[in-house]
Amino acid sequence: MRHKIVEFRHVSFRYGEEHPWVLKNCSFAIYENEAIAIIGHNGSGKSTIAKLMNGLLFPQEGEIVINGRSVTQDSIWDIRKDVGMVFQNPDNQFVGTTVQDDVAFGMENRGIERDEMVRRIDNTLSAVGMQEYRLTEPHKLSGGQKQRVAVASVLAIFPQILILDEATAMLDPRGRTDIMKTVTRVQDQRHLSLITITHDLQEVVQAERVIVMNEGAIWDEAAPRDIFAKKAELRRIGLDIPFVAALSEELRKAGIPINREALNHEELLEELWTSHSIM
Ligand SMILES: Nc1ncnc2c1ncn2[C@@H]1O[C@H](COP(=O)(O)OP(=O)(O)OP(=O)(O)O)[C@@H](O)[C@H]1O
Repeated sequence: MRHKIVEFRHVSFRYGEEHPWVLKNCSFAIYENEAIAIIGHNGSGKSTIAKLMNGLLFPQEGEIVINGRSVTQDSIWDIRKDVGMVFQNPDNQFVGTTVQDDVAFGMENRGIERDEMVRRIDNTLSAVGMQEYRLTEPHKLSGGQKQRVAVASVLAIFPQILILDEATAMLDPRGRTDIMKTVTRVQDQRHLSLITITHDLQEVVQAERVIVMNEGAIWDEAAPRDIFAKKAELRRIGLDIPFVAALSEELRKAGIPINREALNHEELLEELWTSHSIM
């Protein structure tokens, strides 16, 4: 049984009494080393969940427990050692004049001693393939490189949980794939829990489990294959489905038997070969 690293217990949240409830009685758990995707229509509460996880916001009702600790005003500095977040716009995340200053910044804030900082800068910049840009000014980097540095800055804190909130949204397809490969590798090496908030369906199908938000409530949580089997319902709550899943649906309608829900081209081809040999 895996260790529970994040737990939302009956959490409700709104941005002030004059505002509507954004989250309504949400309960879910995320486990050690698990890769989770959180999806949902615009405004369904995904980013709010991320901000509640590291004490940028606090719920009016319910409790959030991170690595065994309740998130409160008193615990946020410890919580933030465990939870690293990377946001959509890399330009808003830079504070240093060079890449290495930037990675150092979060560690300085947490009182990590100098020799250890140097080791971690080396280690995390290599992990994201940005070692040779150590002395570069961040504004001279491409969008994808900036996001790698943002990931390195967060990893230098040695978090147990890494949250990517639309972190690849401004990148081209190659940039997205590169960042996700890097992050997945580091996740394996360090046994991190990875929480990806995304509209990118390629990223969603790579998760172990998907949490689907709808109007501030958990609509469903299951493996990507089971989630994307519910095509009509997903469309009804304003969500898209992966191209391969939509194609499988059309093929089925045309009378071609496709039994297993395919999540990528290889799986669909396999299904087609199987059904071809049956026919
Ligand atoms: N600072 C704020 N003050 C008031 N309302 C807010 C604030 N931030 C977000 N909201 C509202 O809370 C709701 C949930 O927003 P949130 O950003 O969590 O949604 P989301 O699912 O991440 O959306 P998106 O996919 O568009 O990023 C929205 O209706 C939004 O307008």
